[in-house]
Formats: sequence, C-alpha cells, structure tokens
Amino acid sequence: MASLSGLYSSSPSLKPSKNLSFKALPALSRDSFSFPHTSRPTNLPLTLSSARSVARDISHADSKKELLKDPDALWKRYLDWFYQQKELGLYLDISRVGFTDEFVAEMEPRFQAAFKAMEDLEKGSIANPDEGRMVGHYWLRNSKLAPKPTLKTLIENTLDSICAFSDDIISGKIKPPSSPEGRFTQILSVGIGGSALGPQFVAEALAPDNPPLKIRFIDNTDPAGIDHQIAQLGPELASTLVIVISKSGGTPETRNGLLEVQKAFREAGLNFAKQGVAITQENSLLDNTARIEGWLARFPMYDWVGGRTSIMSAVGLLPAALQGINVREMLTGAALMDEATRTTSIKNNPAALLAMCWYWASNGVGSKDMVVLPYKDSLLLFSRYLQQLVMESLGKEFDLDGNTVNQGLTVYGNKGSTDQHAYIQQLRDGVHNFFATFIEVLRDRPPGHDWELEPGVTCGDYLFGMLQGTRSALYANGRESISVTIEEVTPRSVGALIALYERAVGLYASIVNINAYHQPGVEAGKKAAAEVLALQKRVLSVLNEATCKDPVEPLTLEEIADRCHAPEEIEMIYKIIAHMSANDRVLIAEGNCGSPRSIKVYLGECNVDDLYA
Ligand SMILES: O=P(O)(O)OC[C@H]1O[C@](O)(CO)[C@@H](O)[C@@H]1O
Repeated sequence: MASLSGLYSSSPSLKPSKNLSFKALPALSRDSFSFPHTSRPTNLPLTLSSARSVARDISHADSKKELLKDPDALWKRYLDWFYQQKELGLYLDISRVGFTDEFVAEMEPRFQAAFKAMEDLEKGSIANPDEGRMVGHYWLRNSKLAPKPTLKTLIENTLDSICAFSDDIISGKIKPPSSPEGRFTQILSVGIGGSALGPQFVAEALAPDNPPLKIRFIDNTDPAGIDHQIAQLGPELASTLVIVISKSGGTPETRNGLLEVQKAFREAGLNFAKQGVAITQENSLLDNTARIEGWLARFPMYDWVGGRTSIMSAVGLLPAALQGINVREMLTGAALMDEATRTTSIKNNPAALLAMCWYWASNGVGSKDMVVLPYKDSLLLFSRYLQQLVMESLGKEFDLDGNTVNQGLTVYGNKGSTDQHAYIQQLRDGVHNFFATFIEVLRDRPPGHDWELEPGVTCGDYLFGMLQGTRSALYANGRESISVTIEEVTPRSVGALIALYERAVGLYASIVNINAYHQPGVEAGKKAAAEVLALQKRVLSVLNEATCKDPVEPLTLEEIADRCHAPEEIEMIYKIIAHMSANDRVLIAEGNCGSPRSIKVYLGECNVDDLYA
C-alpha cells in the first residue's frame, strides 16, 4: 500500500508510483492544451483513461483509509488547504479531495495561462471568439473595470434607474392603472434559461417572508403551467407588474409566455402596456415591441453579458430590488469575491481551488458528476442555477483549436438533509461516478430565535450533524467532497457565491481550452424545433387542400408525407397529428392513433384561403 506521506506530499523519496498518480497525463505546457482524452471512447470496456481512473480511485481509497487512520495527517491536510475570505465570511475546504502536490505543480502553468486569459477578458478582449464578443459580467459589479467610459456610465445609470424604479413601484408612486389596492403587489417574470434561473435562485434565497411584491415565474411554453400561474394571480392580475426578460428578445418560449399573458390581460379588461416591463438588448424584437406599445419601462441587457452570467445585470437586479432585496449588497459581495479570485496564487484563490478540484475529481474530462448539496432550504435552487452556469459553459464538442473534445461537467443536486432520504444511499454505496460539494451555512436562524429541542441540541444542530455525518461517511467510502461554508445567507454572501462559481467556470474552461461563453448546441435544438413547426404548417396546408375537395379526401400518413415532399419525416408527421388530435384541434383523425398505419386524416372544415400555406 502506498504510504500516506507519499500520496499527499511532494517528498521525492515517497512519490506515488507512476500508474497510480496523475502523472499519466502528458507533460503540460501552454501550447499543449490538448488532452489524452480528446475524443472520449464510449464503448470500450476498459480504456487507458478509464483504467487510469480506476487505478487512481483505488489509490485514493487506500490513501483515504490511511488518512482516516491518521487523524493528525487529515487535520494537517485540512489546515494546509483551508481557505477563508474573512470579509465575506466564506470558507473553502478541499481536504477531502485527494489531489497530490505533484498534480498541483503540474497544473501551475495551465493556471497561470488561465489567470492571464481572465485578466485579458476583464480588460475587454474578445473572450468569446465564436460570437466575436467581449465578456463583461465582472464589470457589472465594478464598473471601473469596464474598458470604455461609455460602458461604465451605462452600467452605473442602469443600476441607478433600477433602484429608482423599484422604489417608485414599492412606494406606490408608480401605480397600476386599475387596481383597487392602488399599488403593485405581484411580479410575473416571463423568461427562460439565464433569463429565469438567476431571478428564481435569488428570490428563493433572499426574498423576505413578506416582500413588498411577491414573485412568480413563467419559464416555459407549457400552456398548463402558464394557465396555472395566471390562475393563481386571480384578481391580483390588476396589480401585477409583468417583467419580460430576454437578452435576444426573440426566444420563442418567452414570446409565447408574453402573448399568453397579454391575452389574459385583454380578457380581464386590463391595459398590459401600463403594467409591462421589458429587459432586453436595444432594438431587439422585444425592445421594439415594448417601445411601440408604450410599456411602462424598459431596461437594457448587453451584448457583452451572457444569459447565464446575467444575474448581476437588470435581469437579476430588477426583480430582486422589487422584492426588497438589497441589490447593492449583492454587487458588493460579488465584487469582493472577484477581487479574491484575481490572485494568481492557486492556493489563495478559491475559484482556482474549485477548478483544480473539479479537474482532479473528473479527470479533466467530466468523468465524474458534481453533486451540489446546500444544507439550507433557501439555497435549494443553487444547484439548478449552477446546472446552467456550468453545463452550458463547459459542455462543448470542440476545444478552442477545433479538436473534438466533448467536454463537460454534469451538475445536479437538491438540498440536504432532504436528499439523505432520496439518493445519498447511492452516493455512499453505489456507482462511484460523482464528487460532492457541500454548501454549509453557519447561522441556523436569526439571533434570538433559537431554542433547544432536547437538552443541548437545536434543530439546526441536527442539520449540521447530518451534513458532517454525510461528508464523513462519503469520505470513509472513498468519495471525494468539497465544502463551501458561508456564515449567513445574505445578499452579500449570495453575490459572493455566484461570483465564486462564475470565476471557477471561467478558469476551468481555460485549463481545458474551451470557449465557456457560447452555446452552439442549444441552437441546434432551437433550429430543429422551428423545423417541426414549419412541417406542421405544411401538413395542415396539405390536409386543407384534401379537405376542400368534393368529396373530402381523407389522407393516410404516407400520402401526407408524400404531398409534403417529406417521406423521411413520416414519423414526425404521425407525432404532429397525434398531438393535434389529442388537443381537439381542427384536424380529424379516423382510425386508431395507437396504430399509425390505420389513420386517415382530414380537417374539420375547408379553409378556402389556406391560412396555413
Ligand atoms: O435571454 P434569452 O435570449 O431569451 O435566452 C434565454 C436562454 O437561452 C439560451 O440562449 C439557450 O438556452 C441561454 O443561454 C439563455 O439564457
């Protein structure tokens, strides 16, 4: 068995054997960012890289058993790698990740290159080369960093106008036109992806129990979900501020949500424009609509802020401010964390430490998933928020040199200790395909509210015990974990957490040589969805023509596909017809929908002008 000090120190005489350590990776240099796993084998039973990973796991398990037998060594490792940002009250413990000193040394040149790339990014380089864009979310919390004075002014003016508008809404200076209450009481936020996840996370984490305005979200094109949100508002629709958020201003789900909400306003006899706010890029479709229709307010989104890092722009700040959350404190927390994560010393940079652990734990190719477990109900949505931030940023087919890499890092999680009664059984004993991140909050309750439910023990002590117990139990079984601790859930600490992960994702992307700031894969799905809807219109047009004949000519699926000149799309045509007939649409399908060959289809009525053409 490898000795304890050999695995966790750089003592030359006690170095781990080559095939049990990270040494199997090629020598690293700035120019050799390509990885041994550039196209990851999927069907081989035990590849070189998986063999190395298995060997490494065994080595970890052995070393951890050794460490467990030697609490002094574990405590030393804890202290050696313990990070704290005093001003923020944020701590990071990576002692339960088994990286070696050799590994840290090997990563050093890559990190120095990543720090340089980050410095250039903050200075306004085109850090998103595919889209030819700057990446400026760090400027949002420190406008002095913005590369041009006009951008600095824009950021500052937008923040001032967000705060002023929110104050006016909350105080009732700006009123809804026909609400008996005389002031706005609800927010309905319409947006998806980065235009929803940030505001959702912040609302759950920070909104007070009785906020000046309560918030609800439409973040999908599910008609039943939309109906539910509108029905829940009931008569309060008259005092609802509708915030439509879309950076591009053209996302179909968001457009649909807007059209559905506008219909509800019309049906209730309300003037939508007097209650509508748009957050979008200047001159986008949404911006133009809001301007032409004379909506209550418009706030800008910027070309240089990505959707998944837009939480500190109007996207996250306006809804937060309207709920009475101190957005300037959020920005301060983020700015302080930005400062802390600019240092080029890996050991003193919490974002670099996270990125380094992710790389170690997942072999630099996402071979293990990141399970995020906040032990605090209000941080429930953190893992969902991180899912987009990490997976949309890191899940890439090609690296920056055009090599196929199929990179990524899977994120999931819910909250502790709830998950202890769901999937932690598998994490402890089952397939070893993850590493955990515990998010710990020291303060259980506001001061003066705590009580002991049994002598010497509070409810919060149980939560603490569950977290520590799970961390120890996982470690005892060779499963790695990171612990991030904050003192309290406050606007400042939430801002800091967001900034910490934004920076870690940026650094990680650099060390694996990918563009973190584009999302070409999402476009493919959007394009395919648009093609399905175009096909649906062709199907309706073909059916209309057949229906307008005398007598009506019911068509089989094959006939429809032929007349659409799309025989290869017959399966999709069947699905379109099944979906439409399940929804009592104009279409009539005779036969059994479960048996596609038997179906004959025509429309309920002939439309002489063929609106579908
Ligand atoms: O804000 P928009 O432009 O409506 O986009 C919403 C989301 O769609 C994506 O472009 C793709 O999912 C995300 O990156 C983005 O956050």
